[in-house]
Order: sequence, then structure tokens, then C-alpha cells
Amino acid sequence: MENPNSSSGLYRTQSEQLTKISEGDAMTSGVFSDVTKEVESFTLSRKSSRNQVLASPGRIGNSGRNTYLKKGKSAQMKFDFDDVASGAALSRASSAGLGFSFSLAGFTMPSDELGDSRPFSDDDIPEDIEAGMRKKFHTEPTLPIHLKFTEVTYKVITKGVTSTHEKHILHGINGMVNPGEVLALMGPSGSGKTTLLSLLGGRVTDANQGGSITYNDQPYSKFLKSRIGFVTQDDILFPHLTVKETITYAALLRLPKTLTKQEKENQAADIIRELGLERCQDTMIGNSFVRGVSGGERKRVSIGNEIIINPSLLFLDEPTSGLDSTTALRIIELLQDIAETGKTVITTIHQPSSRLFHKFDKLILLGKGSLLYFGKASEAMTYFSSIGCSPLISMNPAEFLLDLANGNLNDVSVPHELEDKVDLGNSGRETRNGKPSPAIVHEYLVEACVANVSKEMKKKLTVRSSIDQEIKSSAQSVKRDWGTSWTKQYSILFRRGIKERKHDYFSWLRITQIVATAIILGLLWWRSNVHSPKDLQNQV
Ligand SMILES: Nc1ncnc2c1ncn2[C@@H]1O[C@H](COP(=O)(O)OP(=O)(O)OP(=O)(O)O)[C@@H](O)[C@H]1O
Repeated sequence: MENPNSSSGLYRTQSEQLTKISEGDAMTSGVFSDVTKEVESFTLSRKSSRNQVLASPGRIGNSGRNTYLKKGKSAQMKFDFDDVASGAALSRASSAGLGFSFSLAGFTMPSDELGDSRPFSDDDIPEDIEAGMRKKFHTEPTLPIHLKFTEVTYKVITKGVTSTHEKHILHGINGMVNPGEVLALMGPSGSGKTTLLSLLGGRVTDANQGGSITYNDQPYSKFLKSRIGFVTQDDILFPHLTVKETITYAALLRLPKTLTKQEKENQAADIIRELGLERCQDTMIGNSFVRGVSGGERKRVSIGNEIIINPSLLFLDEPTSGLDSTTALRIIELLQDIAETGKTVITTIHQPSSRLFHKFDKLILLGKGSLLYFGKASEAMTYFSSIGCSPLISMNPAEFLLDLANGNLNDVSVPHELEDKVDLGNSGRETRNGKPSPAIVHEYLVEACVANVSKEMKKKLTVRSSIDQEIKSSAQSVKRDWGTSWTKQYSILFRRGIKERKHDYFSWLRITQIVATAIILGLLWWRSNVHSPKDLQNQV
């Protein structure tokens, strides 16, 4: 790859300044033996400068003390998988914000006030978030998890009346993401983003899946369940519960039984504060019939429901769909903040704005279930220009990439290889306007990805991380004591059910309807004769 500065303004001037790291770096010492010691203190600040952390593999060595060096970024823009693999963001990740601990202060609201809800008003808009002020996300340390996936395939078998048909959805997807990084899965509709996300999140485990997915070089296991948060595309929330009730019930149900009720409520309050939901915490979630919180707030509640368990891996399926670009940007900034606390964040994204696109650390571009690009989001444009595909007009990079993934070369330079194909006219598939057909473009991009990205990537994926032995032992030894007893769960769910349904059961309309029906029916048999069995039967 050439000079990034020539790459249509896509070069992301990002750097992180990492101040180190005390002894007992989570990556270097045996801290994994205890959940409470999973990660040590780091401090991080993202600053816009042209410096980049030199993430030398040696920093994950055995020495107790590590030093992060900074180097000028301008000098090189080689498509460097060392960087991708070891990840500047990894250092940020494993370090970031981990000096923070949960402050269990501030939750003074008695639980019986949970039910209080008031109608939504403009006053409920949280100023800090809506006004664009970014809060720093504080959370307790978590076990860093490196996710690697090699040659992931998936097919579905559809059974017809007379025959069965195999549909291949994913074709050999490779990639990896480290703690502290946000990986975006991008591609046109139907390209397989949700399928890949579900496979990576351990939600789909069947015989139709191929390839390997590892978490700290270990396959998926039950142990990981409590370390994975999955935010689905459609928010699954109770419309009549308030924001505070929703997150508090999630805390009561999902946090370890070793914590007291008060501690769980405190953690829920912390999450509400971290997500900037304080001002709408007593507003109902709402739905199409009940007015409730805004779309962005609803999405933050869904995220809060998952991060309450402090997951190491957070998966999100299109968290920004249906949101305006500013709210979407804030959601992605929130994900960045979450990643900075050492979590691994993977999200699908449909059509991000250019501002939003530059927020991602890594990018996977899918087209018809095949990998078209994997690497740093900031280097995607440079990669595509290196294989002859550059925008001819100024364009949102995400729009350009989606056009390419759809095989659309309008306003895009045609690579020489494809020009030849069109000129020769022997493919029989070129389009009339002199542009190669989408099928040819797709083939070309897949081949280019295999030649330039996948081969190199696979080599990196086979390299076991120097920390895997420590993590392996911790993965086997550390178990989270999740959940509460079934009697407690029953009582919490019962109370939650009553709260959710009370608006139906105890609405004036329903009460009036029942009383009126009772009076009418009562009047029909009022003073009826009950002296003969026939009349008595009639009354019964
Ligand atoms: N169980 C299934 N049976 C048949 N086809 C399926 C099944 N699951 C997924 N597919 C197909 O696989 C392809 C990829 O689906 P997927 O939902 O992963 O796409 P996507 O990129 O997330 O799309 P969107 O952005 O529209 O949500 C689609 O063509 C879909 O129809």
C-alpha cells in the first residue's frame, strides 16, 4: 500500500497514548487465576495525533514491565498484519481504563420507587449524551478474549417436496479481533453479516457450520456463555417497564448470587449512569402504542441489559439501524468506550456515515457470503485503491465499499484486469455500458482478497498468542457464579410480570368493562326464583 495520505482523505489520524501498565499486566502475569484480578491497572487516552502505538509482540512477553513506544505513522502504510494481529488497539484494549473500578455509590432510590413512571418530556433527554458530551465509560476489569476465526463456512439445507437443496451462506471467512477493538461487519443486505455474527457469538452451533472459531485459542464452551453479551437487532424489552426497572431486573436476574440485592441495584444504577440514561430512567420503554424513550435511548437500554454482566465479548446486530446519523455516532462512540475497558466488540453495520466509519478499528467487508476485505477500517480504501478500485468522485467510504460489495463500479475506477476482460469480450458477462458485470467484479474482489489478505491473515491466525497458556488455565479454572436460585428467579419474574401487565390488568377501561358486564349479567337474574330446581339450574 502506498502513502496513506493520498488515499482520499480516508487516512484516520488516530493514535492512542498509552501510559503504562504496572507490574502484573493482565497479558503478562498470572492474573487470570482469579476473576477479580483479571486485568491490572492501565490508563488510556485517545488523542488525535499522528502517532501510533507500536505494538511490539515483545510487550506481551514474560517481563513484568512493558514499555509502549510511539512511532510516527506517516512514514508507512504497508498493509501490516502484524499491526492487525497484535493490534495497537489490543494494547489500548487490554490496558484501557482498567484502572477503574466500580464505584458502588449513589444508588439511594428505594426499590418501591421503581414503579414510578412519568410521561416522557423533553426534560428527559439526557443532556450529556444528547448534547454530544462524551462520558468516559467506567467498568470493572474483565477477562480479555481474543477471537479468531478461520475458514468459517455455513450452509442451510432446505427440503423441498422431492429434493433437498443446500444453500451456502458463508464461504471461508477469516479474521480476528482483540480486546479493546471494535470490529465492524459490513456488507450489502443478505451478505451474511447476521449469520457470521451469530456463529461468532456461539448462537449457532450445528453441523452445517465449518471452519474454526476460537476464543483465546479455545473452542466455544459453556464457560463463555456468561462472558458473552449479544444485543439483537430488535430490542427485546418490556414496553411498560421503566428504564431503571428494566436494567435493575436484568441485574437482579443475571448477576452472581454472591452479590446482595443492594449491590445488584447499585450496579444497575452505575450502568444507567454510564450510559447517560439518568434523566430518562423513570420513563417507560414504550412501543408503538405507548409513548416511551427515544430510539437511541432504547438501544442504550438494550446495550445496558447486556453489559450489566460485564461481558468480555459484546456482539451487536445493527445497533444503529433506524437511528439518525448523530445518534448512531453516539452509539458507536459508546461501543468504543466499552471496548476501551478491555472488551472485544463486534457489530454489524448497514450503511454508516463517513464519520462513523472512521470509528471502527477493524472491518470485515462481506459480499454474497465471501470475504472481500479484512483489516483496519482506516486502511480499507488504501487496500482497494491498491487493487485498482478507487472512487472517481468524493464519496462516503462506506458507500463506496457497499457499491463494490454489490459489484457496482459506477463512479469507480475499473481495475486493469477487469478492463481487459471487458475489452476481450470473451467473458460473455460484461454489461452494456462497458463496465464489468457484478458477478465478474465479485469474483475479482474475492480473488484479490484471497491473494492479498486471507493468505497473510491465515498465517497470523495460526500463531498462538503468547498469553494463551495463562488464559487457557484461567478459562478452565475460573467460573462465574452466575444467576440466582430458581425460587428467587421465580419471585423476580413474577414481580416483573405483574409490573409489566398491571397496566393491562388494572386499566380503568378494563375495570369499567368488567364491572359493567357484571352488573348487566347480575341484573338479568336479579330476584329470579330459586325455589324450583329448574330455576336454580337456570341461575347457575
Ligand atoms: N435459515 C435460513 N434458511 C434459508 N436461508 C437463510 C437462512 N438463514 C439465512 N439465510 C439466507 O442467508 C443470507 C444471509 O442472511 P443474513 O441474515 O446473515 O444476511 P445479512 O447480511 O445480515 O442481511 P441484512 O443486512 O438484510 O440483515 C440471506 O440470503 C438469507 O436469506
